[in-house]
Amino acid sequence: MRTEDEVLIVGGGIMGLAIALELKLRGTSVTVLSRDFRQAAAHAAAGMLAPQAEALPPGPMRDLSLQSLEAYPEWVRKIEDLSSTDIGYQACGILAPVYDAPSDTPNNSSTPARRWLDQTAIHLAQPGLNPDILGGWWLPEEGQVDNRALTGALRSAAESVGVTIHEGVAVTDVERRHGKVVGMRSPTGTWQAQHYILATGAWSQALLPVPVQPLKGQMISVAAPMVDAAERPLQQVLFGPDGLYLVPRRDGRIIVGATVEAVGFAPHNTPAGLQELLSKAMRLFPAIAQFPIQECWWGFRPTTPDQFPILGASPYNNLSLAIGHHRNGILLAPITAHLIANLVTTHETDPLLPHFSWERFLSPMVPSPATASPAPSSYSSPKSMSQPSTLPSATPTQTDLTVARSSDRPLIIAGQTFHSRLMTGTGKYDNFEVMQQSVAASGCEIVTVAVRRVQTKAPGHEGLAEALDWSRIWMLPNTAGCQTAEEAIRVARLGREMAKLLGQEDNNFVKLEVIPDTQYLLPDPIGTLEAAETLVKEGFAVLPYINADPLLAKRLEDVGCATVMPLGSPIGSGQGIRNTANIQIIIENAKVPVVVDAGIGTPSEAAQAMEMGADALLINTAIAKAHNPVAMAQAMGMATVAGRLAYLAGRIPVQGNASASSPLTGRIGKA
Ligand SMILES: Cc1cc2nc3c(=O)[nH]c(=O)nc-3n(C[C@H](O)[C@H](O)[C@H](O)COP(=O)(O)OP(=O)(O)OC[C@H]3O[C@@H](n4cnc5c(N)ncnc54)[C@H](O)[C@@H]3O)c2cc1C
Ligand SMILES: CC(=O)[C@@H](O)[C@H](O)COP(=O)(O)O
Repeated sequence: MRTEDEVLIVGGGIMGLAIALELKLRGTSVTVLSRDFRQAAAHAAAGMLAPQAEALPPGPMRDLSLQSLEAYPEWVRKIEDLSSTDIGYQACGILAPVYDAPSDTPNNSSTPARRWLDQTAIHLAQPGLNPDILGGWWLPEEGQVDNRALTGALRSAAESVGVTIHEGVAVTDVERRHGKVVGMRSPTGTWQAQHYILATGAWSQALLPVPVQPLKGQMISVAAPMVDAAERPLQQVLFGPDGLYLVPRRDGRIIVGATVEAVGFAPHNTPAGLQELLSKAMRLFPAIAQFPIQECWWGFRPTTPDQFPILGASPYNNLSLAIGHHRNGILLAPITAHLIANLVTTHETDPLLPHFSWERFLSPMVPSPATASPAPSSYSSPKSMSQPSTLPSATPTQTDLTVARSSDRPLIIAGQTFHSRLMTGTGKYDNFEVMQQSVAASGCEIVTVAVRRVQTKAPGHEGLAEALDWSRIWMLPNTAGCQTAEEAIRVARLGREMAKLLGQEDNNFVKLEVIPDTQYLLPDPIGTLEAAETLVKEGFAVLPYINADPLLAKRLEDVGCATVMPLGSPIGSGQGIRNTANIQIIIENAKVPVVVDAGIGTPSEAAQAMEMGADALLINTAIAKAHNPVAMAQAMGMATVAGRLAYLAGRIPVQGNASASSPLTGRIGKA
């Protein structure tokens, strides 16, 4: 399905609609596809416009927020005029009371404006607060908007100027070719335009591997007594010290928010969530205990690892990103719409935009294949927003790898971002020095370690855990040597402790191996599934080693595994990829990364797996047992990148007949 419009926006929450309106007002034709408006965080939000109350530290994010706050009055006027709707914008100020006196002397001379109110002043400013409140900040420039009214009005305004909005259309895939997006696939067909914008909030990772996770917030509203405006119990937003806020709307509702829960897309209000909200609200403003409850709901904030949005260019030159606005998306809508519309229509990159680039989550450098130092990497921590990193001076090989990798999207496993798609092992090396050099030469960022062998100090494993710099390499503890699900579960727990002891507090990864067969080292599918179910429930990111069985891969994905790791051929056999057809089926159907593991013998086989579309590889024996392991590690690293590039580039179809490379017309001897 081709839209006649120039721009196609996926996601009709506040970002999608705000950008659509802005583009259309600049003369660009726009279509918006949106699955379900009521699931949008924009529908669930409280509508506070609160950069200071949210304690945003000085820096690009605060600058972005203040610019957006400043743009609000004009932006609201435009939307209200176009939609003929009052959207409840109030620059009513926000009061941020505290129970404990601040340690430093509050300083009132600051920009943006804020004023410290002592105990007497704050109780005068807002009668009915908990008597234990000792003072607080008055933030006169902050305020609120009725976010539900706003999004309804944005939609009417956009439609009134000619934006086409298709509600109920869920995009299932971003079709990409040769570094460009060529369409958005949906059950109603593939939608095509010249430029695409992703504004899919907390659901973005279903379409592209961007580090945006849902962060659930539960909310309640109560109805304050209907009295004259001047006598309402709350005149301004209250932003409590424990993150609880009360937002009084003009119609008498008070919005009470919000919990902050990392529970994925778990739906519903819960007793624990509501209790937390109500007890904090009654503590801050006791009168609320008597107001009738009107509504309870929940929503999902789109949250990145540094909690700042991802704005602007993407790895694809005709796709822009406007995602990850976390808890400030209502505030940031006007500035986001302005910056993205500028970028799309004039290719103008505002100086603020680079701070919010997706590239900040990439590893800043690729190791020199020839160096002996452990591989430098940044597997999870984003680069500081205020200190953009520069690439180190590069050898030609480094540059090639860096360019190749940076034109690709990162590999994301269980929310952790990796820039290398090769994982290696630690076993079978002649000595630690060669192992260290090989790991560095491969450029890998993930190294697997056999927990049992390390724990039992098996020959060749004494001191292994200390031999690598785990501040730079992500450890993948594996359950090698376990023959049953029970053993594997026990060893996985030990592995988690091992990672913690070595400084990786947040590492919950486990490579799950349940291998009762000692001759071919083939994994037990039933034991693997059983162990995976238990480990996922215990919060592990499970990477199961399996035979290339597409049905098992799906079952493991369904129980919540972070990847699937089909074997190419038996471990250590060097037989290469012996089950291409099944691996291909797994790749085509998987929604989690597919890591081809075991049996790879040569770089051409590594490249072959990547050309098939595997997301990553795990290679140990072929490197450790090569005549020159360090050189082989480097070759495997390059082959992984080459295979990936080839996959992204798209191979030519295989043809039965030859087709001449030079034109047939104009041949000598022919008329
Ligand atoms: C409880 C809560 C309170 C909040 N309070 C505030 C606040 O007071 N102030 C503030 O500034 N911010 C607040 N926020 C944050 C704000 O709501 C979000 O940052 C903002 O809504 C993000 O806008 P968005 O358009 O990116 O995503 P959303 O508003 O979530 O919209 C995304 C849209 O994309 C659609 N979509 C997703 N995937 C697909 C697909 N594959 N195909 C088609 N459509 C798709 C969804 O159906 C949805 O309609 C709050 C959020 C929550 C959850
Ligand atoms: C180290 C490890 O996890 C291996 O068991 C893995 O399966 C790699 O296999 P190769 O040694 O065949 O590369």
